[in-house]
Amino acid sequence: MSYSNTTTVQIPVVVSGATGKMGREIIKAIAKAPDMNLVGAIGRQHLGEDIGEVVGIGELEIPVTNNLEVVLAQAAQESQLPVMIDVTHPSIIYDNIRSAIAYGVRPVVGTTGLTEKQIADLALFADKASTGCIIAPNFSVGVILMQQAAIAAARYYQHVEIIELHHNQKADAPSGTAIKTAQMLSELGQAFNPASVQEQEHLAGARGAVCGENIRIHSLRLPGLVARQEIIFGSMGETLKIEHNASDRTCYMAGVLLCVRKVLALKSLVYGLEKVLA
Ligand SMILES: NC(=O)C1=CN([C@@H]2O[C@H](COP(=O)(O)OP(=O)(O)OC[C@H]3O[C@@H](n4cnc5c(N)ncnc54)[C@H](OP(=O)(O)O)[C@@H]3O)[C@@H](O)[C@H]2O)C=CC1
Ligand SMILES: O=C(O)C1=N[C@H](C(=O)O)C[C@H](O)C1
Repeated sequence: MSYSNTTTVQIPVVVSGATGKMGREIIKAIAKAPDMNLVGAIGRQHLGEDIGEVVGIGELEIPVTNNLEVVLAQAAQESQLPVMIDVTHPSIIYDNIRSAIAYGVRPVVGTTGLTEKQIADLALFADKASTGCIIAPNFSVGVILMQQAAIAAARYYQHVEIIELHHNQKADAPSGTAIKTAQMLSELGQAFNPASVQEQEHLAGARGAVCGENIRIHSLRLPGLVARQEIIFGSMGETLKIEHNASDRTCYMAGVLLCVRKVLALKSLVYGLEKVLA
């Protein structure tokens, strides 16, 4: 068992995607958290180098490795329940989550791009293993407040569209946050965007992608952006725009740490930070 100076029991944490943009911030946040102990850093760059040196905070005595299975097996030997935070890529996230659960390591997943079917499969897998897992398409509390404001506004509007704007290194479109927002609105059981005219799309994609209850999502990718989302409602003579703007990835860290603490008490998969915000 590992103890900090104040003898707080520490949660062993593995970070997968540790050398990426989110991973680097998460390593810094874990290093500062008194109740967490970094036990593994998975990446493809800087193999063998100390992850603390890589992210510029000094030695942490954890070398970067690309062997997730070995790190999960080691984490499973810790006397406290271990957690894997994953911020990697849509192409590997499904397998990473299954591997973590198989080793009894609790996944906290920021990686977006999982399909509804994959999430449903993973929920079954977590249930069978009685293992907590959190998939949070967005770790920012501000984003959850934006979604809740949209749910409140939807009661008064039939028409809504979503615009999401991200940096041009993003692999998936639309963003996980935009999909989750459209799903949350769709769960209200309301019919959105009744057609008012027979529409013709002269260029494919001009009207965006349709998600859930006929809600359109438009995705922009530009250098200079971090992450922004606008939910725009319209009715006779007015529009209402609810917007969240992430200017720095530190905005996600409070949510990441909260999920690490909350996942330990769960026995199944939850999808969305809002489900664990007390
Ligand atoms: N939930 C949330 O609040 C947030 C979620 N995200 C999501 O987190 C994920 C990561 O975002 P970001 O940090 O910006 O992305 P980056 O590309 O900066 O980092 C991704 C990391 O995963 C690694 N990786 C990518 N593909 C593979 C692969 N096939 N096998 C092994 N490792 C791989 C990368 O390695 P390498 O450097 O070698 O490519 C890198 O270390 C995305 O899905 C993004 O949407 C992002 C921000 C907030
Ligand atoms: O790739 C990103 O950067 C982000 N991805 C998440 C998403 O797809 O919603 C969260 C946030 O928007 C940043």
